[in-house]
Amino acid sequence: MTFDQALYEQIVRRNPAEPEFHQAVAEVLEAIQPALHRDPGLRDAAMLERLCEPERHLMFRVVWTGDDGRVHVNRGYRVEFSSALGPYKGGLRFHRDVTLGTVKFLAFEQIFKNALTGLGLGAGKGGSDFDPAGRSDAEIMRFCQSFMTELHRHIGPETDVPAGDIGVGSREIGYLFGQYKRLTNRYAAGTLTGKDPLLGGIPARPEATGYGTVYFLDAMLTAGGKDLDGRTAIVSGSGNVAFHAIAKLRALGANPVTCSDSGGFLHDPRGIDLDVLHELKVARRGRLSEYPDHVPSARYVPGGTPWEVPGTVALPCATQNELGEQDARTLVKNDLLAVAEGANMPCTPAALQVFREAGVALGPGKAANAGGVATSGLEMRQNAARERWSFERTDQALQEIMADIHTTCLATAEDHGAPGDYVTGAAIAGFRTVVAAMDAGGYI
Ligand SMILES: NC(=O)c1ccc[n+]([C@@H]2O[C@H](COP(=O)([O-])OP(=O)(O)OC[C@H]3O[C@@H](n4cnc5c(N)ncnc54)[C@H](O)[C@@H]3O)[C@@H](O)[C@H]2O)c1
Repeated sequence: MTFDQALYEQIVRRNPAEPEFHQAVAEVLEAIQPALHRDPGLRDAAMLERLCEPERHLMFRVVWTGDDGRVHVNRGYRVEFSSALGPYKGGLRFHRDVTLGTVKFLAFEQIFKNALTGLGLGAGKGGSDFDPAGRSDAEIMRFCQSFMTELHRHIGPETDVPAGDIGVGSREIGYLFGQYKRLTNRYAAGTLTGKDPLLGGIPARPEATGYGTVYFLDAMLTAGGKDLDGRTAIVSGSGNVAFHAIAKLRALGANPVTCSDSGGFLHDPRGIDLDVLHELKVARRGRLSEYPDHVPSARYVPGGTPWEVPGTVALPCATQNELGEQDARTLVKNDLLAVAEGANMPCTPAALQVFREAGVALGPGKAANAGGVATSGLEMRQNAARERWSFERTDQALQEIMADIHTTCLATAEDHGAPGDYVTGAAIAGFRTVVAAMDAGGYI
């Protein structure tokens, strides 16, 4: 390995059985090497050790009752990783595979992403191994209320501000917020973001991550003298991020032909029909496999991933490590120009290496999907000022933030001898911002 081997080994030893966290740390330690070479003082005062050690881990039991009267026990997590730049900020994930390591890797990524937004946001992430699939509204509500019964002690507008992630959308945020209000007797709207506008949510927050990913992709293509118009886009996932990425791709003239869920992928050569996708996945919370019943030209491939379908831009928007080395080789063989990571850490290290060697423009999640948390930052601002923003105002601010992040990544990469390398640019820009604040705040 080309980076701080001893530090990395120490982190692996102290955080056993957390491979995703190890992977996220390794990626950052490698990407920031040019900054550490140029300015060895960045290591002073155990800066890297402090950066990689969460300020606080919370783990708690969540007991809830099913509609059939059975009692269930899940585990809740919140990792409050860094408050160097502001209150801890990051989403909650409800998925059966969630472990402490998952939450820790996501919270670690959030440090650099949130720094890039320039909005004064610290970093955290949380969730549970609760599986929402097939659960009734009433069960989801009871679970959320039980989860918040513990979590409410640790959060607040100036402390820690959760939002959504996989399995947590505005319905869950509403139930969580309602319980927070009941327990604290305070209408502190800025405690959670991603709320329904009826509860003080900002318009365009559901759209923000997907739209922002496409704005970032568009900026990368423009920087390379190309554009999105007429391009075939390969998208994975069919949740919040994927849906809105597909919508924005269509609006900007691209043709998104795939999406996926945990059971397989869908290929619609005429372009994904947003109305059908919305009806299946949002309105009915159903399965993607039913899409060809409505659009006969489409096919659903059980067990597959969409990366075998030819296209010139790829947007992995489902989950971590969903795009491996062989997938990357197939995409490159099919003349891929650019990848924008809507999901967090969707490409394996081997896939990243393939893209790097092939000269594919790669927008890392820390930058490309930062539009979601940035818009959450705007929601906090809206709540603090007791304002109501319009959709247009929010979307305009999102576009400006994504353009700024793109410019910062490019300029930082260039300045550190890695022109066009967004992975290096994003990591170093985020790192320098958070390290400067940690330095100013003393040894804590
Ligand atoms: N929601 C946000 O604002 C936000 C912000 C930044 C990053 N992200 C990241 O984007 C990704 C998607 O989040 P989302 O908010 O759209 O969640 P979501 O719950 O709305 O959708 C998740 C999607 O991923 C698919 N999926 C889940 N597990 C899978 C698996 N093992 N294999 C294949 N597909 C799988 C689901 O079928 C679904 O289509 C995650 O990596 C999340 O961390 C989300």
